[in-house]
Amino acid sequence: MQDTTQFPAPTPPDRPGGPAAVAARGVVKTHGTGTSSVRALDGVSVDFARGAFTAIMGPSGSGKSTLLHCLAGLDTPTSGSVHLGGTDITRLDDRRLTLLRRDRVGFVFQAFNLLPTLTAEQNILLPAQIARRPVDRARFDHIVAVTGLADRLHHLPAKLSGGQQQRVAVARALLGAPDVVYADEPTGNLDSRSGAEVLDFLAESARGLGQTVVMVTHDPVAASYADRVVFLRDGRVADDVAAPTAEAVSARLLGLEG
Ligand SMILES: Nc1ncnc2c1ncn2[C@@H]1O[C@H](COP(=O)(O)OP(=O)(O)OP(=O)(O)O)[C@@H](O)[C@H]1O
Repeated sequence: MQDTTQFPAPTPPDRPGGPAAVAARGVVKTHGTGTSSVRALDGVSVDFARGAFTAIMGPSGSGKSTLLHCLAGLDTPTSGSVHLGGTDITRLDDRRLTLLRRDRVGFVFQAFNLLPTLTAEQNILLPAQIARRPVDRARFDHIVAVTGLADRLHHLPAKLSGGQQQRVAVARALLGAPDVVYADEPTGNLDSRSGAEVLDFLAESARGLGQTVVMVTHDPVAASYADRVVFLRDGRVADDVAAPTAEAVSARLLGLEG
C-alpha cells in the first residue's frame, strides 16, 4: 500500500481468550429436501475471537459459503445456533435480523457492489446515511488514510481501479465499527498486487482497530494474511491453524482435497 499511515489503537483488541465476537454451535445446514437434499454443514462449532482476522478455507463444496451465510444471518441453520456477541441470531425474527445485519455486521463481496452514481466517499458513507447513524469523522479519516484513497474520494467507481474499488468497499464495511466484517472472496476479482493491498488493509483493520474479520478464500496467499485459518471438509471443521504461511495452507489444503 502506498500510504504507510497506521491506525492508532483507540480500543485495543480483547486479550486472547476473551469472549468470542462470533460463535457457531453445532450448526447443521441442509439444502433442499428428500433424496436431493445436501447436508452442507454437518455440526460446525467454532469461535471467532474479537479483533482477530480469520480465514475459512476448504475444498470446493466443503461448506465455506454456507457457513459464512449462516454466521452472517443471511441463511438460517437447520439446527444449532450462531451467537454474535451476546445475541443468538438464530432466534431473531426477520425484522430484527435485518436490523442486526445493518447495524452490527459489515460485508465485503467478490463483486465490489458500489453504487456507480455515487463517489467513493458517498459510497463509504451510504450505510450510515441509510441507518441514520452519526458518522465518526475521526474513524472515517483514519480509515481513508490507511486505504490510501484520500485523493480518490470524489471519484466515481468507474474511475477507480479494481483494487481501489474494493478498498472503498472495505472502508464502507468498517466505518460503522461492526461487531464483525465478513469478506467472501474479497480478492477474487483482483490481480495479485491489488489483492495484496486489500488484504493489507483487512489485516491492518484487525491489528490497528481491533476489527474482527472473517474471510472465505480459495487462495492460500490471501489466507496467509490472516491470524488463523479454519479448514472445512464435508461440512465439518477439519483443521485450525494459527499464524498460517501460504506454504502451510497449500499443503494442508492439498491434504484435504486428496
Ligand atoms: N442453495 C443450495 N441448494 C442446494 N445445494 C446447495 C445450495 N448451496 C450450496 N449447496 C451445496 O452445499 C454444499 C456446500 O456448498 P458451499 O457453496 O457452501 O461450499 P463452498 O465450500 O463454499 O464451495 P465453493 O468453494 O465451490 O464455493 C455443496 O455440495 C453445494 O452443492
